Amino acid sequence: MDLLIHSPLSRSSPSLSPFLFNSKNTTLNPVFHSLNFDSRNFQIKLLVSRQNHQLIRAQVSDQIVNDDGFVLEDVPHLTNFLPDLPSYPNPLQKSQAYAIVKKTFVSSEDSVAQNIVVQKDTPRGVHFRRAGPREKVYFKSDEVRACIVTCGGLCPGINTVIREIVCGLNYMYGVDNILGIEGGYKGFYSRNTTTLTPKVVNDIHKRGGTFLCTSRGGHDTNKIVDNIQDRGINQVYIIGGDGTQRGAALIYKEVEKRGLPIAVAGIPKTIDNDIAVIDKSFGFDTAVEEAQRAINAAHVEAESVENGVGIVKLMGRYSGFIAMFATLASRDVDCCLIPESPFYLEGRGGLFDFIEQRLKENGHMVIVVAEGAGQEYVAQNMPGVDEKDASGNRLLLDIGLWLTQKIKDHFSKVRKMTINMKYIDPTYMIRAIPSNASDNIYCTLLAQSAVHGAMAGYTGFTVGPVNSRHAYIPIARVTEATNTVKLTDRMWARLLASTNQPSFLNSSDVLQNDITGAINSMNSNSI
Ligand SMILES: Nc1ncnc2c1ncn2[C@@H]1O[C@H](COP(=O)(O)OP(=O)(O)OP(=O)(O)O)[C@@H](O)[C@H]1O
Ligand SMILES: O=P(O)(O)OC[C@H]1O[C@](O)(CO)[C@@H](O)[C@@H]1O
Ligand SMILES: [Mg+2]
Repeated sequence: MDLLIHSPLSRSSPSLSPFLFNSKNTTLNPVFHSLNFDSRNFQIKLLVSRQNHQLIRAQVSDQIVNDDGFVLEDVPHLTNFLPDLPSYPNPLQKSQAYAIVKKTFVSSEDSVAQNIVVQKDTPRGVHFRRAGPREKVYFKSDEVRACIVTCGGLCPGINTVIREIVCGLNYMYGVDNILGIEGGYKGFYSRNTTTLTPKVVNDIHKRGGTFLCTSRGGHDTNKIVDNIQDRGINQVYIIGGDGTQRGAALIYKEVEKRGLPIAVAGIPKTIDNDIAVIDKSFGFDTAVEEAQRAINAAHVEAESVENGVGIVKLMGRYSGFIAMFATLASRDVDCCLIPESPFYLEGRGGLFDFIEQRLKENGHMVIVVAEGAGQEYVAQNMPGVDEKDASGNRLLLDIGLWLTQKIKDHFSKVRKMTINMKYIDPTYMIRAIPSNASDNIYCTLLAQSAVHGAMAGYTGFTVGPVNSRHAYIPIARVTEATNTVKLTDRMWARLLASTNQPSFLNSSDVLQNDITGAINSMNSNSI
């Protein structure tokens, strides 16, 4: 086999081109081989026909594996499919802001470790390319035509990210041609664009929501890329959750297929903190802080009456992070229910028992329930209801109202006890607010990292902090698994220890969760 391989050290972006010999055959057998090159070990995927054992395709993966078990999960670069793309000195060299910075540019050797708790003899493990400005850029500033789009649900801080992309492009790289795509993915082909300048976005970080509006559904890859091409856009910044990032990966793939010099950068956004690999998502801290107001209110109401039971429903479709962290922060919560942890109502060790016990001890109690918790119970009362939103996400049944009613019925009808129920549903209030100070700083770093990455010619990447260091992460790594609360991790144990609530689990449940959790957590960090 005659492979032409670029040295990873020969340019600032060491990711390697896929070598396509024949991609028509569909019955392929992937075989992995290793190749030593420049004292590094690359993985080569050989795709061989099952019928005649002929080599169909050989592909050098974006993983670089060293002898000491160092793995670099690299992101694509425009030169992977446009090897002759010219590069230019980074204008930051002359920037006042970076004039006295010791090391203005991130070295192509810098990487961020996914796991930082290691044992002496274990392999060095998975790393991601460190985010930041590179010595060379692959765009001339006056030739950049960038666009920004926001998709999916709201989240505190979206406007800060928009603002900082615009200001970062303009102040750091002298780019003044930036378009806002309105109304999410479908806005590419159904709405007019808006011109974004530092002046236009100056104040938007003080507002909640998204200055560009958002939507679900409507991702049509071809129509979107046609539109990007027609408008002469060459940098696409896509802010959104897991669904949005999947859409971004498709856009990047289509751009690559058409051989276009367009950088596609994803900025992960999710109030649920359900995106894998990154430490946590922006706006999450703000949402947890806002949730305290609802929990406080529930607590004040519940403790001011006889047998007061306060229930607060918080967001979290499949991941109970908001509920878990809001509970840990508050100290007023007696019980936290999340989608990852099954619970039951009746019998010994059940929720009803626990409520009665806390009412006897304290005269009141507060429950925080994540919206995705106990869906299977609510579904039993509402058979046949299975609605989806425009993006295909299952619409959740209302666990808050269901739980409120069940508790009321149990105490009035079965226990003949009078309880005072106070149900608070602040669902949208915690995500419709502007981001707090620390999220604003986080958003600024995300935006600037995305800008540096796109200017440096990286594409098909998501940016985010991994163990507090910002990194460029292949999009597939953040979409292939959902970040969920691991019941077997210490954080959930900390919560149980803090509330002293029942775990509602027996050992076989824990084992099952361990297996599922282990699969899910292969790519996710726990906070
Ligand atoms: N698998 C997919 N492929 C292409 N596009 C997708 C995919 N999943 C979702 N999208 C598109 O991404 C956009 C946002 O998706 P979605 O509504 O699921 O929100 P999200 O990005 O996951 O954010 P969040 O869940 O935090 O609200 C929608 O326009 C949707 O059409
Ligand atoms: O904005 P919508 O479409 O009502 O969706 C609400 C959902 O979005 C999320 O906030 C995720 O963005 C979930 O927590 C919630 O279930
Ligand atoms: Mg989502």
